[in-house]
Amino acid sequence: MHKALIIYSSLTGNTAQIADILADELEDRQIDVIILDAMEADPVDLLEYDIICIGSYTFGNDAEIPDEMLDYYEEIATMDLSGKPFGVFGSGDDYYPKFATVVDDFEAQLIKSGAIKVAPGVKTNIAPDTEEELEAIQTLAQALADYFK
Ligand SMILES: Cc1cc2nc3c(=O)[nH]c(=O)nc-3n(C[C@H](O)[C@H](O)[C@H](O)COP(=O)(O)O)c2cc1C
Repeated sequence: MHKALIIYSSLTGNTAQIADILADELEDRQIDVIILDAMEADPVDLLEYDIICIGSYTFGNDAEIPDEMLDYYEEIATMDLSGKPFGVFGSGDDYYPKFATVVDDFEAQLIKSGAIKVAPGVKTNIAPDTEEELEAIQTLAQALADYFK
């Protein structure tokens, strides 16, 4: 069985909900999933897994990387994660001009690490509750599972 690590940060629970749904969708596709709050994990943990998923909300004065994600943001780009498919996700609020842009920031860092983009990053407007948002999570899970077929 392939193993996925989902690391996420969430202040008010919305990104955590995406992480939980993604974990269920991956498990439905016979992937072993470990899901950790960013503060319980360390960037080097990513090396131990076949599939890497990173989730973060977008916050601050200018859509900054949250403090608890800074180590991941900086270190991922210097790590060798080549050959590992990745998924990125996060909650934002489309009231803000930079909607959930931390998802794009992590995608760029993962690409620098050699990890492989298999599906678009998932951005939800607050909670993951529209049909489109839930489908995007399923599409990501399917692409991650298909990578090893
Ligand atoms: C002060 C403040 C700044 C925020 N800035 C942004 C932003 O720049 N872009 C965005 O998409 N959402 C922004 N948000 C909205 C949060 O990303 C949104 O509430 C999200 O659901 C939080 O995710 P979480 O529940 O996982 O913590 C901001 C919220 C607050 C309170």
